[in-house]
Amino acid sequence: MNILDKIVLNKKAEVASAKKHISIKELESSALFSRPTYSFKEFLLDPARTGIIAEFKRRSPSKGIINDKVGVEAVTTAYAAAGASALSVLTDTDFFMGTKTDLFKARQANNIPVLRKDFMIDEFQVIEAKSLGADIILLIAAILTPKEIDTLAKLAKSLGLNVLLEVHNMEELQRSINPNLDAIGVNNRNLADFTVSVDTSYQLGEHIPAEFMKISESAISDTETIKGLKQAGFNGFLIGENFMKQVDPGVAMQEFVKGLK
Ligand SMILES: O=P(O)(O)OC[C@@H](O)[C@@H](O)c1c[nH]c2ccccc12
Repeated sequence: MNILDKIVLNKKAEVASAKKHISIKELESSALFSRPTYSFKEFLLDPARTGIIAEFKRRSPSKGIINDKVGVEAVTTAYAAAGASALSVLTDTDFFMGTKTDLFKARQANNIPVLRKDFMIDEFQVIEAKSLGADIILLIAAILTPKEIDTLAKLAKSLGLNVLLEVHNMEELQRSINPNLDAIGVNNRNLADFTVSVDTSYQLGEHIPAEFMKISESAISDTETIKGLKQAGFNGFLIGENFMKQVDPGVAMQEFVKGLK
């Protein structure tokens, strides 16, 4: 069984257990549930920002611990101050050492869009994402049928959430395109075997219809890569490890951004 299958199996059990502890009614009555959300597209296209979606990630299955010494408020506020167009916060605990509280804290501390980075397989998680303060949810084509994508994306849109679809190959892109998506992200990392190549973005990017924001995800570690991707029409750049592996990820992003000008 590959890692993605393991994560999904684990996630099913996690969601089943979460549902026993809190009802959808309770989630819907939380203070954050009824708030207006930030527009992902607006922040990506804002010329005063960088297009970078800066990620708070303590650990990953491919790298092990990346940084478990830094706090989510300090890092995400520094990312926002450095010009992030959005923040990405891992909420998976078992494989990424993230927590739902991390997302809630990032929301409270910032006024730019926040992405709930998790493996969404159930409508419960979408409602929970809104109640925790997310503005954007991630739907991963590799683990969802087109029907599931449609159901989850429609629910997200009905709650005012933005939807980012992640694809890794042409087949996933073609079968998963859906009018309820806001952005399509090409993951340069193959989640099944962890190999990375930014070429994946160039190959798939030209097949993403113009109505969607185009995002390149993973393995971005220099500003030249971003400049090239911008030329190819990409609007957003999801960066985690390159910042998180530094003692001060916020300062690392600040330094990185200087190279974009
Ligand atoms: O740390 P990187 O290589 O900059 O990658 C960030 C982000 O793209 C990556 O964490 C990611 C992309 N898709 C995911 C899905 C689930 C968890 C994590 C991810």
